[in-house]
Amino acid sequence: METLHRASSSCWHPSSSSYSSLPESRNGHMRFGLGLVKVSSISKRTSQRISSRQVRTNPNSNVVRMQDGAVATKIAPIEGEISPMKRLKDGISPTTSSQEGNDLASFDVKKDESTVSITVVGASGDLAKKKIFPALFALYYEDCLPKHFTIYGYARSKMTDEELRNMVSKTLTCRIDKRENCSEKMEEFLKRCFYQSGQYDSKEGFTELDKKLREHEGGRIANRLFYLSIPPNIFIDAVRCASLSASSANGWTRVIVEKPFGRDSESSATLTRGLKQYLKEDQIFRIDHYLGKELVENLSVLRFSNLIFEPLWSRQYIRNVQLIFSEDFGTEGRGGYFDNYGIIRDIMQNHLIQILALFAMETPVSLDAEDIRNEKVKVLRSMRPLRLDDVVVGQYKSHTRGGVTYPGYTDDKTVPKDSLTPTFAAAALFIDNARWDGVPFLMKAGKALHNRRAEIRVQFRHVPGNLYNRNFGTDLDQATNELVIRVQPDEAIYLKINNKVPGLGMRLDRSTLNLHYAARYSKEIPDAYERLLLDAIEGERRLFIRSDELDAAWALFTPLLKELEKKKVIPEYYPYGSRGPVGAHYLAARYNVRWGDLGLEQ
Ligand SMILES: NC(=O)C1=CN([C@@H]2O[C@H](COP(=O)(O)OP(=O)(O)OC[C@H]3O[C@@H](n4cnc5c(N)ncnc54)[C@H](OP(=O)(O)O)[C@@H]3O)[C@@H](O)[C@H]2O)C=CC1
Ligand SMILES: O=C1O[C@H](COP(=O)(O)O)[C@@H](O)[C@H](O)[C@H]1O
Repeated sequence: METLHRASSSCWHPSSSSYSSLPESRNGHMRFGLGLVKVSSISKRTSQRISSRQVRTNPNSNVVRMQDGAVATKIAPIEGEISPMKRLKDGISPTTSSQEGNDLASFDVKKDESTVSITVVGASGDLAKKKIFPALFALYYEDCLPKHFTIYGYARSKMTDEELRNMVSKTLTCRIDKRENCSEKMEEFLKRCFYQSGQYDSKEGFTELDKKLREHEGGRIANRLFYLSIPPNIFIDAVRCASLSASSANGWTRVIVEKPFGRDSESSATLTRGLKQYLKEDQIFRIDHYLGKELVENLSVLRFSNLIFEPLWSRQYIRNVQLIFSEDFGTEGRGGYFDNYGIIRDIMQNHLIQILALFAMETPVSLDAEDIRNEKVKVLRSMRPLRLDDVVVGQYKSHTRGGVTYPGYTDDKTVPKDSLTPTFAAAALFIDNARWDGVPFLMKAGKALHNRRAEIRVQFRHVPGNLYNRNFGTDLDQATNELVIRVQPDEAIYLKINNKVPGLGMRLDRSTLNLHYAARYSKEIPDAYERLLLDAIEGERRLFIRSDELDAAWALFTPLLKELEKKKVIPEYYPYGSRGPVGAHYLAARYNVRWGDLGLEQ
C-alpha cells in the first residue's frame, strides 16, 4: 500500500477535527471521526496497536497522521465528510476514484499526481525573509511539505533564481535540537525555490508566473497557495492579477492575507468586498500569527480536555482576566507603517482579541474550523464596544539609562514630530453573556517597555469563608489563585496556590504549580508561521480569521479609534524601557484589579 505522505514523527500536525483514540476496524479501514481511513504503510501488528494511538485529522485533507508518524488515507466520505464533488466545487484538489471492495466510493489521492506551489508575493520584503521562507524551510526539514512542491518568490525587485536563493539562504536556520543533514537539506530546499519579477498590478507578471508554475507542475493536479506579504494598499491589485492570471486550473487556489485587514470597520469591509470579487471566503486565509503560537493553540486543550479548569471558567470563580503584551523595543524601522495604525490596531484588535475569544468561547460542537469560529464570533458579538473612558493610551519618549540614550517614538524620521499615535494602550472590556457578565477583561499592550512578554492571567475569586484568612494579612487579593499562561518567551503554564511552609508552625506562602515547557518538553517549539503555513496547505481554516469574526472585532474597536482621532487624545508619555503609563494602574483599580505582571514574584 502506498504511503501518501512521507511518514515523519515530527510532522504530526494538530489539524482539527479528531483527536481521539482509534476507532474500530472494518475491512482494513478504520472508523475515524467523520470518515473512514485506510491505514497505509502500517504493518498488521502496528494496526492492532493502533487503537491505542491518538490521531488527528484534517477534514479537508486526505492525509491522516498518527501520533507516532504513521500515515493513513481517508478513503470514504461518510457522516458529513466533504464529498469529492464538493471538494471539486470548493477548489479542494480532486481525488481519483477507485473501488476499494466496499460500497463506498473510494477517493484515494495519488500524491504523485498533485503538486503544491507556494508563491510568496512580496518576497523581497522583511516578513518574507524573517518568517515565511524560514518557516517553509522548517516544514521541508520536518518532511511536512508534499513530495512535489515548488516555492516562488514574486516581487518588483529584479532578481535571478540564484539571487533569491542567496537572499533566502541567509535567513535559514536549523532547530537547535535537529541539525542532522541541515546544510544538505538547505541545499535541497533552495533548489526548489525560484523567482519571478513583476508588478503587483500586472496581469502580465502573473501570467509569466503562471507559465513557470505550469512547467514545474508538469501536468499534475496543481494546487496553488499565494502568500500576500505586501503592504495592504496593493492587496486587491495582487489578488486580482493572481486570481485572473495565475489561479490553478485543476486544483485549489488559496490566498494567505497578512494583516492589517483595514483600519476600521469600513475599510475592512471594503477590503473584504475587494477580496471577494476574486476569491470565495474559503479561499481566503486571513492570518493572525498569534493563533499559531503553541500556547494559544493549547488554550482549548487546557480548557476542554481537563476536568479541573472548565468548571471554574466563568464569573462564578474568575475575578478578572488579563491579556498582556509587551515588547522591549520600539517601532524602529517600522515607524512609517505603525504611525498609521497604532498599538490598538496593531496588537489589540487582532492578537489580543483573538486570544480573548478563544479563552472565553463556549464549548464548540466539534473541533471543526466552522464550529470553533462560530463560538468565537458569538463571544465577540456579546462584547460591549470599547468606550474612551475604559481606555488609557500612551506613547514612549526618549530615555537615557546607563549612558545609552533610547529614542522616543517621534524621534523616528518616518514618524511626524507631532504624532499622537499610541504605542501603548490599556483597556477594560466586558462580555455581556451569562458566563462572563461583570468580569473585567483587561488588556494591556505596549512597545518600548521593560520586557518582552505575552501572557494571559486569570485571577480567581477569594475563597469564601477562608479558614486561613488571618494567615494572609490584610491584602486578601494577594492570596487568591492565579493561573498564568505565558505565551512567550519561555512558554509556561503555572498556577499560584497557597501552601503551608514546611515546619511545625502554620505559616503559608505563595507557591506555583509550574508546567515549564523547556523543562517538560525537549522539543523546540515551532514558529507560529510554520503551523499556519502547514494549515493553509492542508486547507485547515481553524486558525484563520473568518470575515464575520473580523467584522465583529472591528465593531468593538472602531468607535473608540474614531473618537481618539477626532478628539486628538494626547497619549500619556512614558520613558522607553519603563513599565508604561501609570494611567493603566488607575484604570485597573477602577475595576478592583491589580495587574498581575507587576509584583516581585510574577
Ligand atoms: N514585517 C513584519 O514583521 C510584519 C509584517 N506584517 C504585514 O505583512 C506584510 C508584509 O510586511 P513587510 O515584509 O514588513 O513589508 P515590506 O514593507 O517589507 O514590503 C514587502 C515588499 O512589498 C514591496 N513593496 C513595499 N512597499 C511597496 C509599495 N508602496 N508599493 C508596492 N510594493 C511595495 C517591496 O517589494 P518590491 O519593491 O521588490 O516589489 C517589499 O519588499 C504587510 O502587510 C505587513 O503589514 C504583519 C506582521 C508583521
Ligand atoms: O503583528 C505584529 O506582531 C509583532 C509581535 O509578534 P511576535 O510574534 O514577535 O510577538 C509586533 O512586533 C508587530 O508590531 C505586530 O505588527
